[in-house]
Amino acid sequence: MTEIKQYLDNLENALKEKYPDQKEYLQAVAEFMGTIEPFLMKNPIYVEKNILELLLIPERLIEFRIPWMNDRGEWKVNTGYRVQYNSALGPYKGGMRFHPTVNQSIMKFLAFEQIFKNSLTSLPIGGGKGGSDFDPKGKSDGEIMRFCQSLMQELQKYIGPNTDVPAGDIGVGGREIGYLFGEYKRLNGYQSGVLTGKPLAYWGSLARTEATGYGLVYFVQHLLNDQKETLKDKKVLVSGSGNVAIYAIQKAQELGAKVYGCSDSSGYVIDPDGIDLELVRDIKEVNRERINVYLTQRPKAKFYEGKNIWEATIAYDIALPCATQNEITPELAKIMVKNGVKVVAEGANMPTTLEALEVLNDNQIIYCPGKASNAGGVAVSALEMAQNAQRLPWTFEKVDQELNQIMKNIYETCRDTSLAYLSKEDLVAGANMAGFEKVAKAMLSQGLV
Ligand SMILES: NC(=O)C1=CN([C@@H]2O[C@H](COP(=O)(O)OP(=O)(O)OC[C@H]3O[C@@H](n4cnc5c(N)ncnc54)[C@H](OP(=O)(O)O)[C@@H]3O)[C@@H](O)[C@H]2O)C=CC1
Ligand SMILES: O=C(O)CCC(=O)C(=O)O
Repeated sequence: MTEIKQYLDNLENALKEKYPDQKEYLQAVAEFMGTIEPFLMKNPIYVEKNILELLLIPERLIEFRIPWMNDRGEWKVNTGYRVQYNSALGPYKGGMRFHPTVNQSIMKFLAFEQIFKNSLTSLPIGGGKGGSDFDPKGKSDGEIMRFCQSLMQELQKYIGPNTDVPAGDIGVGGREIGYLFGEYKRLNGYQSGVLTGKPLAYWGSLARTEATGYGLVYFVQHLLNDQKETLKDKKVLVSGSGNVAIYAIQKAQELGAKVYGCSDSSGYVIDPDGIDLELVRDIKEVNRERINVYLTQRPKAKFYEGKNIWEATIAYDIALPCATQNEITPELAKIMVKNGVKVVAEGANMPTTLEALEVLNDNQIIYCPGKASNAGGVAVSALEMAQNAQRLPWTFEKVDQELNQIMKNIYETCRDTSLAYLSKEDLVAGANMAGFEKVAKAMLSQGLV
């Protein structure tokens, strides 16, 4: 074992001892630490200066109480979080997640990944993430509004256009961002750049809603182009049917792919004629219903209740996991391989377990890690910040073109970095090493802070 490997193992073991129950966080750290050694061998200064140990500890972790009243007049309370992980490259930037599973481990893994993702965009944004264990399902508009207002009463103390700029994630879309923005404005005055993913009426960016899903498909397109292939007639399955999934399906279909399935937390749908996206949007975006409603208008489709879409046995080329973390287990990865999948590109954050990743690697499946392939959302958030600072809106075409170029750059950076350090293509290692390099350089030159 090299000295550097020993150093990395020691750091990881110390975290395991300190946070034995934070399994998602430890998983994200393990994935990163497992790939960074070749970079450190050639750049030992970062080991000498112990940058890794500094990087692993969040600059700040805020946990707070969110009291709110439901429609029956009952008092309720949830826990809120904001993890301000690293500001070497700019203000903390990352979404807010509302989901009952939210806890410190999930917040820390998301914020940790966000550091490298944001670095890969080459835009001036540091890494952060936040959210609450509040479950928005089944809540009225009034309940959502009161909850968001109460959350912002506390969060507003810690954010601002030049300090920390939250956005959406699972359970947080335009409606929630609107309520959060309104409350921030009431307390601090109008500051358009304090949140991104805003509705267009008050300085949201065109194409931000589409950005993560479109960016994911652009990433896959650039990867396929490298192999003299295109998306035309490729068979695709997508997990989830939320923001990222919907716009990934839209762009994939526009580029000629056939998308046969999508899902939500109640099960998955396979449509032999291809997914009717307008119907999915009506069900999920407009009516906030369950995905099985799809069958009422598409009788040839099948719904698999309570099942994970990666259990499906159907031939396809490309898997786009766009739901949540750890949705692809090793057992499911084996099914995917049997189905003939060639590319797995992550729209979600860390949807593949480390063991599932091994299965994909053993079978030479091309794997695009979320911190690279889903970076389009946060990249356009940074473009929204630029538009807000300029006080000038850009056209959809301009934002979309920038997004496509950013995804191309990220793909090529990951590819070329892994070729340089490993003499083979490994997008996970490439993403981690290239993402780390910029952050580490900035940390070193900013001194011990
Ligand atoms: N929004 C963005 O810009 C970005 C999002 N991401 C990541 O993409 C993923 C999806 O986010 P987004 O589309 O914004 O969120 P949404 O809330 O819009 O949609 C989430 C989708 O995933 C499904 N889902 C959530 N949890 C589970 C679960 N435990 N099991 C099965 N299905 C589940 C939801 O089903 P149901 O409706 O039943 O809850 C829904 O279809 C997340 O991992 C997020 O971190 C990454 C980069 C940027
Ligand atoms: O747009 C943003 O700031 C955050 C997007 C996000 O949360 C993510 O990339 O996971």
